[in-house]
Amino acid sequence: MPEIILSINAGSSSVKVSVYKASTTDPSSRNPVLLAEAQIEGLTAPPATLKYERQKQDSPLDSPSHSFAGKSKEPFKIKGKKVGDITSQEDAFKWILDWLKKDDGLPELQDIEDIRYTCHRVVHGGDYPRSQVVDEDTYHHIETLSDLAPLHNAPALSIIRAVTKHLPHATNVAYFDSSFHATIPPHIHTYPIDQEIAKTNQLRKYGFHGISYKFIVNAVADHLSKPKSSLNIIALHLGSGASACCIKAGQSLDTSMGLTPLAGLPGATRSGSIDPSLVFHFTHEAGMPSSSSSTSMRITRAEEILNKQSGWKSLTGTTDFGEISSRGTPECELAFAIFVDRVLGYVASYFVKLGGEVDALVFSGGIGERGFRLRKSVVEGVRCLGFEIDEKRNESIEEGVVVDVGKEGARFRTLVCRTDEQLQMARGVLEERGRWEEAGESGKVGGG
Ligand SMILES: Nc1ncnc2c1ncn2[C@@H]1O[C@H](COP(=O)(O)OP(=O)(O)O)[C@@H](O)[C@H]1O
Ligand SMILES: CC(=O)OP(=O)(O)O
Ligand SMILES: [Mg+2]
Repeated sequence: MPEIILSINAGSSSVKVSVYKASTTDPSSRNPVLLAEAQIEGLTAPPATLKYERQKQDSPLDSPSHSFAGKSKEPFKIKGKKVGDITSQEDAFKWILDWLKKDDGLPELQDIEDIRYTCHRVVHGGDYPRSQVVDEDTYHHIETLSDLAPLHNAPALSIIRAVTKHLPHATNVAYFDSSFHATIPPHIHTYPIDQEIAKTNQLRKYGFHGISYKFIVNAVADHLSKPKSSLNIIALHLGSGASACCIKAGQSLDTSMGLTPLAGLPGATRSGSIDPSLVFHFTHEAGMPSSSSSTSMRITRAEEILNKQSGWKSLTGTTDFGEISSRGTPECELAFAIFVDRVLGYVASYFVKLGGEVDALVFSGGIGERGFRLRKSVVEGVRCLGFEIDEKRNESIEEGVVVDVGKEGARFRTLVCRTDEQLQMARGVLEERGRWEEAGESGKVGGG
């Protein structure tokens, strides 16, 4: 029986699920075989839509083709299919699970008991330095961190609960966005506030998008044929949530997000960094509980406004940065210019932190990978540092995981990395499963 891994990435505006099987020809291989990828995007800009891609099957199927989605042995692609009124990550996951089970072209999923592992991207993992098999304790610990990642942790937990209900045989493993940043030194992760209170309440910079940054480090090191241990890059993960990361010798030295994913760059509905006193001038109710607080997640009006009612949405009415880049209205041009300005601030700061020894500036995430106008503006903004864009390469980027978009002969390279958080997690499963199996960890939760 094939061992199936479902890799689930609950972002703030999307849910991406990749289906893998462990290699049957080489059981020791750490590279899982991709079977299909499903993504529901636009959760914050309805109607949500499906993108689905099934790979060509590598072995003939026994049953005759009766797939609802094309001939079963053939690869299959669909994009932009409206999926109705889906606005939560949990509903998006359930919809995708149902879709996958119904796809006759995916015989590996006909028997859901073959789904051996489900890995989950959990944004805030507090002090967890590595992935965890989710049992009752881990589940509740992640829940206590929900207030610190109000757009993410609770949705990820709702998916873990759904897996426990619908796929009771699977082992749930949590991969944390924050773990990659465990290497940030104290003078960078410490906030200049009362240290006793900071320690008691664990108030420090954690940083996020770490699963993506780990993938980027591996992929860029491969692309540049450099060992990870000597790789210095400035990486930008620009999606609905956006962050920058200063990576020295393959490790996180600094990142723009902080105690929560609100700090740093603006995002689809997030303000990014602002003067902390601003919110008390915005509303007198800043400290009151928000109406979206629940027993498992308590947030204030201030957090609600800055996380969910700010960013591109508040400036332009849309959260789609593709539209913002092309619409041409004064509001969209202002939003675009704000983003470029804030990104430039981090690139310049990290360039200095790396002492100018930079292997590449790397763009990734939905906007970083698809937003050619943004890449052009950012790279032109740091031309004085030695980065130059190749307009042709930038406008129609080549196939591949890592692609050069910088001008030949420029002092520093500019790359686009098609990041893949799901693949990073699935590789982790193949690397670590021996350890869990030895420890007899079951990954079953009652669901809180
Ligand atoms: N052609 C495009 N140009 C610029 N931005 C785009 C384009 N297409 C999509 N995007 C942006 O990418 C974002 C999604 O990025 P992604 O990293 O997938 O988000 P998430 O944070 O949900 O994981 C969308 O919100 C949209 O703003
Ligand atoms: C941490 C974060 O903001 O993630 P995303 O961009 O997927 O919402
Ligand atoms: Mg994301």
